[in-house]
Amino acid sequence: MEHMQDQDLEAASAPPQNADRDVILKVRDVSVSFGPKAVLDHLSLDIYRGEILGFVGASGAGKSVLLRTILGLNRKSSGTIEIFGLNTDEINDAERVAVDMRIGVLFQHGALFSALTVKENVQVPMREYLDLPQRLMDELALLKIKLVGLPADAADKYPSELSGGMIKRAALARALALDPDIIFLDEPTSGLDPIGAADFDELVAKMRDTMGLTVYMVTHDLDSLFSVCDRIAVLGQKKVLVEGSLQDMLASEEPWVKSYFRGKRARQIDLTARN
Ligand SMILES: Nc1ncnc2c1ncn2[C@@H]1O[C@H](COP(=O)(O)OP(=O)(O)OP(=O)(O)O)[C@@H](O)[C@H]1O
Repeated sequence: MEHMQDQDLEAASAPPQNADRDVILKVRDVSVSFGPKAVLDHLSLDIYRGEILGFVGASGAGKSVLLRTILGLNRKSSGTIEIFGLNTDEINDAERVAVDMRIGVLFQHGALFSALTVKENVQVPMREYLDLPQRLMDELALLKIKLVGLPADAADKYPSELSGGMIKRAALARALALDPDIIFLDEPTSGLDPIGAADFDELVAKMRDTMGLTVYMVTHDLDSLFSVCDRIAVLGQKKVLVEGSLQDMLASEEPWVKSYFRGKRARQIDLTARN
């Protein structure tokens, strides 16, 4: 201590950034390989309660692999994943079920079961995890359908009868079926027109604000990153290269981050947002 300069003392007494925030998901030193091919190498990442984290990275960088690993669908060769304060390697089956019930997922593809109506799709997690009378499940499903901004008559429609934007909303309704604390969205706005995408982003932001929902959003969508993400993490070279606010991304000199966030398309979006 004696050797510390004034600025060292200041740094030592200042709380680390985000120290007072509740970490809902803690990924530490996670490595994943497929055969000889390493996809993630000692990757670490925190997600705080009530934030929308945008997760970006080049195509093939491993964003979906990380998501699947967090969800326990891929095997990791090292590292730990803590969710809601529980180490996923140490929990028993009952705890795993309890954790799964607090997580909602919207996968990039295969969003809905095509042979089921929207209402039946939303009820899939309820049937899997709860034992409720049909009437109550119908009421709950209709509430979720309304929550995501779908008209009540969408409930009895099949996915093939819906637009792309409505399918995403219906899939979101299913992800929210059990009132999760955190939802994982894998490229939720891909395939939507810009207005549909902006509406979807607005809906997600509203859920963060009204329900305190935590959102982990894998995305390539610069509009989403500029408009609704509270924090951004960039995957590259098998780990999180940079993480922070949009301002941090815009200030980063890391070459991929720089070309992504300060490239021609990003500049146009930034200008539009400022105007
Ligand atoms: N089950 C698997 N077996 C072997 N290799 C896999 C498997 N799953 C993913 N990979 C490889 O891991 C790498 C990362 O894939 P991933 O789908 O996570 O990329 P991504 O960042 O999500 O890309 P995109 O933005 O295009 O969706 C790719 O090279 C992919 O081929």
